[in-house]
Amino acid sequence: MKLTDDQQALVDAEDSLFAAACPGAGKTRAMVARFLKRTAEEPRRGIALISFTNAAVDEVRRRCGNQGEALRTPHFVGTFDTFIHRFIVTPLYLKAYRRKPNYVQSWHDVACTSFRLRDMGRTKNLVLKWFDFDPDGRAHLNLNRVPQDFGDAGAHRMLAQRKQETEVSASHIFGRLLRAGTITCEAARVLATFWLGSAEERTILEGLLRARFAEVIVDEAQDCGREELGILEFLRDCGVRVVMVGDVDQSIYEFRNATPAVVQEFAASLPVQLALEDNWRSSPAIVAFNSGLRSGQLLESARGEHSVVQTPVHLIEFSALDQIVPAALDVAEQYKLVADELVVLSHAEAHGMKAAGVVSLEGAGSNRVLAIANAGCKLRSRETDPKARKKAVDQVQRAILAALTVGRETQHHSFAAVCEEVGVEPRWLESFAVRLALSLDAEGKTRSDFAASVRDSLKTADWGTVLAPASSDLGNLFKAPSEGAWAGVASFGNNPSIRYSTVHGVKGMEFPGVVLVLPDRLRVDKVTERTVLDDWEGDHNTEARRVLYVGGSRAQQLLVCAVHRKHTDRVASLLDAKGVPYVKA
Ligand SMILES: Nc1ncnc2c1ncn2[C@@H]1O[C@H](COP(=O)(O)OP(=O)(O)OP(=O)(O)O)[C@@H](O)[C@H]1O
Repeated sequence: MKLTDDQQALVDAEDSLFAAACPGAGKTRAMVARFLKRTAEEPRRGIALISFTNAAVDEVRRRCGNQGEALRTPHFVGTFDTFIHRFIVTPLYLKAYRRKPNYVQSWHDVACTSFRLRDMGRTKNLVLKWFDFDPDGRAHLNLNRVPQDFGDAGAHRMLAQRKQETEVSASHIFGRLLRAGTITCEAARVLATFWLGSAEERTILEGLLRARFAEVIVDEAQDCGREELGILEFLRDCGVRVVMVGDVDQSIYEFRNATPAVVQEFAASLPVQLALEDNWRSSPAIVAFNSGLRSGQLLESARGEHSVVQTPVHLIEFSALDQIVPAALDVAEQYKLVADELVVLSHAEAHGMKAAGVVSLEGAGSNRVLAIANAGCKLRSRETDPKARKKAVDQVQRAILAALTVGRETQHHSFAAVCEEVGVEPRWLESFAVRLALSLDAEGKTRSDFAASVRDSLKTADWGTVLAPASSDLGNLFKAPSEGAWAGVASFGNNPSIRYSTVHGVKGMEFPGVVLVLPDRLRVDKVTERTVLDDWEGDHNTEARRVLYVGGSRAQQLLVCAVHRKHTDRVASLLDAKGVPYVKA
């Protein structure tokens, strides 16, 4: 397929640039074409193509196909996190601490990042991911990230009052982790920003980066937070060309400090500005829906094979989530689409899950027996995607590690470091976890029978060279789950009739049909006190509104808005006002 003139302009530009691209603009294709051209042109220095997710990186690698040279040093195709680790933090950490840091994905991977204050009463633990950190390591609690189930209204008030106290504890933990060499992606960003603020470290990095890279190309540039933008600014100052491609309306990572306004400001400072306004993915009605939600300046039009599809957006009303799928399948059938071609999307996972008839394990807490029962079902089901599979196996590995580290101080260490400390080979642990989960079937068992069989298996297991856990500890660690949590086990194995995902989980993807769910209780932003519909009506450019835009714009032929009956009138008026062709079922 030939590139369009706009896509070609992105490939050929000879200076730093920002290309604003509408959904389905074919930016991945254009960026890969540029990457291949530039890697062939540059004799000595590297070209970096940076994305935000591993899935996007894999897609780029796949599209580079047989052009293996482009994927070898000095070039780089990887995530922004890997770029920061490899080219910024590792060299400077080595210099400062004389050893290599140990990177972990998130705070969740390190035990001590969940903590309590004195006299907190009946609340859940505080976790580090609710905090932002200054470059000097000072913590700031972001109350918007505290989930509702932290505690009752009193507990939330208490937290707001004791904000400072929580921040002192969080700053301490952060410092201890840093000294232990345990660095999460977030901490790496904080460190990078800190070091970029020092003239001495800047000089060291400048030498390294200037010699290594001629150009960095950033995919999904709207997801850059302040830290990434600081790094790009630094690269530009080092004489490295910066090529950014993105859609500021698809910025849905504000929790990572990615705000469209700061990206726009940086983007505007780049010498070349391009716009890709042809949507090759969607039908005209879906393009109209996108335009009705967009805050930016792009004038999107349908250009691809679906530009001839006349299907309007469908608005369906529900009062219970389980009514959505049957109604959506009915609509889909009118257009000869089958269940496999649809995906149910929601902001919060629970809504899509419930609509698709899947029982959630959330709320099951950290019961280890339940984690093993869940992993068994997930591993046996052919429907489980690799991410869910990994998550389930991870939980079992953690349960086993807990049994192997009773009485040890493992709090400040990552999963990998704990394995090393107790002499467990991570691969062995993984296969042990998989075998354990597969050897036990929860179906038809009572919760106490199943818990007993877990303990028996662990007692009689072949632990190889690893020191087996004491039987006396197993009773404490592997207790039967609560009755309520166990009741959910019965439905673990039920395969949903239709796929579902959060909107965040389908970024960059496309589907013939999308069912976008607006539930009964819409999220109320703690700061603005507005819901997504207030934002849309009042023309406020907020993340909640952009989440709708990203969700809807995944659809190629059919977009069904499944809206709780409380809100259908408002949504209908909005679609009218924005000129979106739609029908209400
Ligand atoms: N020049 C073109 N001619 C025909 N089809 C194209 C062209 N460019 C892209 N496409 C098709 O349009 C669809 C969308 O492309 P792609 O997924 O690269 O978009 P995107 O810009 O990354 O979208 P988003 O930002 O919404 O995730 C793909 O199916 C792709 O094959």
